[in-house]
Amino acid sequence: MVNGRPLVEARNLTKTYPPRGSTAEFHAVDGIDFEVQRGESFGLLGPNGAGKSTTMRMIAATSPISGGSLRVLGMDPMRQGPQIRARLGVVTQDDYLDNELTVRENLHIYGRYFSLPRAVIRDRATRLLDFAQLREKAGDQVETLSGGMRRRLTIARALINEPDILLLDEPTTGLDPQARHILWDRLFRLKQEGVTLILTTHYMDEAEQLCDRLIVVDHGRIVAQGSPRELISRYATRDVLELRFRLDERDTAAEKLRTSALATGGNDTDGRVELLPDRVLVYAADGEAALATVHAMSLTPLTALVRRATLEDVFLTLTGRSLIE
Ligand SMILES: Nc1ncnc2c1ncn2[C@@H]1O[C@H](COP(=O)(O)OP(=O)(O)OP(=O)(O)O)[C@@H](O)[C@H]1O
Repeated sequence: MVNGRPLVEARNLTKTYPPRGSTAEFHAVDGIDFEVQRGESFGLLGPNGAGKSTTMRMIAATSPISGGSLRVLGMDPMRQGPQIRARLGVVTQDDYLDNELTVRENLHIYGRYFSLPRAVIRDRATRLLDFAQLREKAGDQVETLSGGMRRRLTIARALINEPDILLLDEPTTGLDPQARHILWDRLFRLKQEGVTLILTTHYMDEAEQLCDRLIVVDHGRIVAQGSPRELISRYATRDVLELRFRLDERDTAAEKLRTSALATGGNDTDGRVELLPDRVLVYAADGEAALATVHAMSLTPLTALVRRATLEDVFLTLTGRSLIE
């Protein structure tokens, strides 16, 4: 909190882009409200084009807001951009690392950008190289690093000014599963150290792992907000039954499921059937019981899997679309 207030406060925040050619004015962010408290790990989850990066740029005071209000660290990004940027760590989708310099030199240059004394930069760079598990790479040119190492260096660089908030735009996009897990581990550590994180992602597992609270955004609007657990219990059932049918049987099977005893559950979500290109999903409080009902209906799925509901199911329930493209 800044004097008892949240670190970020957005009210009816809007970003419009001017018309281009024959297209009308475009609302990339369309009146959103949210707050981020100190020490929180706050996520913006949504598909490509939802307005997540645009929101991050407004928080980072690198893109002016078009309407509503935004306070960052108690300041106005339109008037106090440099003061805000001095207290933020920003990890954008493009890393802008200097490929020809070494890992350590990249940290030093960034420290000088914040006008930090050389001795402070040296100490912090050493600590951050350890944090990013890049100590052995300190003298290597950046162009020799793997994708995961580059991303860890970018995060280390963003921490050189000991920011009050670390902004991460799609921190693990493009990384392989192992590199993602290493990065999650590092971000989890920052979270435990009490660093306030604001991150965007279109990976529901990432949001579930890292975020205390999140807003689900679609077409520039918030469609839901809460902790991952709250969202799942509000918008999905405990279990999801995933069925794969032969393609020529799939539509008929989905229709039968929709009109079956399964669909008479105690709430709107229980028994809901979603037809995806490769699967039929049945939302059920008790997935095993639902599977028994499917078998009793003489339906013959090629495969059947009972799993716990995830944020992916929340997004599907809210928008009728899958987050995965
Ligand atoms: N400078 C711009 N001029 C016009 N439209 C823009 C501009 N920048 C972004 N947009 C549009 O605004 C919308 C939101 O983009 P934004 O990058 O914020 O989405 P996102 O949720 O971060 O998705 P991604 O993960 O693809 O970055 C998109 O439709 C995008 O094409």
